[in-house]
Amino acid sequence: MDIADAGKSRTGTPTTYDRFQELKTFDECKSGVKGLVDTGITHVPRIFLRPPEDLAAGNPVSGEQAQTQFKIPVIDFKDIAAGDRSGIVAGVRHAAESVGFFQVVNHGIPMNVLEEMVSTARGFHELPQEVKAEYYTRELMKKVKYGSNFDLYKSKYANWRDTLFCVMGPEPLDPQELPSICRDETLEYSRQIQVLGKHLFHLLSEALGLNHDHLEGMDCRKGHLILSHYYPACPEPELTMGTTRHSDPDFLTILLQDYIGGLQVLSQNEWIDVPPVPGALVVNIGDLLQLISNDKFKSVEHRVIANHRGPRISVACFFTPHLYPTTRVYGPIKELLSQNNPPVYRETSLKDFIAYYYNKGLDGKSALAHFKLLQ
Ligand SMILES: O=C(O)CCC(=O)C(=O)O
Ligand SMILES: [Fe+2]
Repeated sequence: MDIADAGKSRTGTPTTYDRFQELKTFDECKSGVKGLVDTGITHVPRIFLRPPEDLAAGNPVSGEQAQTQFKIPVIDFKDIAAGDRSGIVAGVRHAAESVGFFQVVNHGIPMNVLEEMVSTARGFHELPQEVKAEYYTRELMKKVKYGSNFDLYKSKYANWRDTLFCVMGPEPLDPQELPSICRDETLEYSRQIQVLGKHLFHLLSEALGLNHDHLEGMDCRKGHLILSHYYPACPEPELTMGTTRHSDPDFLTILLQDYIGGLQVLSQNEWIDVPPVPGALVVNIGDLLQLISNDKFKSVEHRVIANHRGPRISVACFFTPHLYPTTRVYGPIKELLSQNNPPVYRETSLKDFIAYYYNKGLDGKSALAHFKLLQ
C-alpha cells in the first residue's frame, strides 16, 4: 500500500498499522508533502494525524477560537537611522521580555527583495519532483538540503510541511550549491538579513543594559540558516498541523511570511495569531538567547496551523553558528547576574544544545529545561 492509499483507510487497528513502514515509504518517495498532495489525496494519511490526546489537550486548531485583545507588537524602525533609538529599544525590550515576538516595519529591506525571496522559495518547491529529489537528504552536515519533517522518525505525528534548508554561514557557502531557481534571491536576502540582524542584536544588547556590541561579541550573529518552508493546501487541516508547537533552537529568528497566515504564538495559555503584515518581518527570541539572558528574554512556543487555502510560504532565518566547529560555551551572561539573579542555566556548547534539540524533535517540550540548574 502506498502512503496516499494509507490515507484512504484510517480505520486500521494499531496491529495493522506499520507506522515505521509508512514513514519510510513517505521518506523514500523524496517528494515531500507536496508530492502527496499532487497525487490528489482527499484525506490526510495516518502518519500526519494528530493523536487524540493532542487534539483534546485544550489545544485549539484554528484561529477561530476567542482570542484576547492582545496583539503581537509592531515596531517601526523608521527612526533608527535618525539616531532616535530609545523608543525602539524600549519596544524591543518589552516584546523580548513578554511575548518573545514582534513584527518590524521599515526595517530597510526593500519590498522586491522580500517578494522575490518568497516567490523563488515557492518556485523551488514547485519544481518537478525529480529535480528536487536531488537535494533530498537527512544528512546532518549537508549545507543545502530539501526534506520534509526533520524529526520524521521521532515525532508523534508528521507535519504538513516541506523545507529547503540552507546553511549560509559563518563559512561561506559555494553559491553553486544553492538551487539555481532561488540562488541569487537567497544570496541577496541573506546579505540584507545580516544587516537587519546587526541592528537587532545591537538593540537587544542595549535592551539588556549591555554595550551595543555585546551579543555580536558572543558570536550570536555569526552564521545563519535560511529555511524556506512550503505548507501545501491540506484537505483536512483540522486533523494535522503545519508545524507542531516548539521554540526555536537559535539566538534569534527573523521570519518572512506570505499573506496566508497560520502562525500562532502561545501567550498566557492562548494561541495568538501573528497576522501577515505586508512588508513586515516577524522577529522572535530563540532558546539560546533566553539561556544567555538568564530568562530575561523569552523564547516563546509557536506553531503553524495547516490550511486549505495554501500553499503557504514562509522563510525563517535562524541566527546560530550551528554546524560551525566552535569550542565556545554559552551560559548566562556574567554582567546580568547578581545575588538576586543567580544563574538559571548551566553552560553548554552549541553542539550539545543542537544535538539535544534535534534528537528530541518537536515534541511540544522546551529543550531549555534540560539545561536548567537545579534550584
Ligand atoms: O512558518 C512559520 O511561520 C514558522 C516556522 C517556524 O516556526 C520555524 O521555522 O521555526
Ligand atoms: Fe519556529
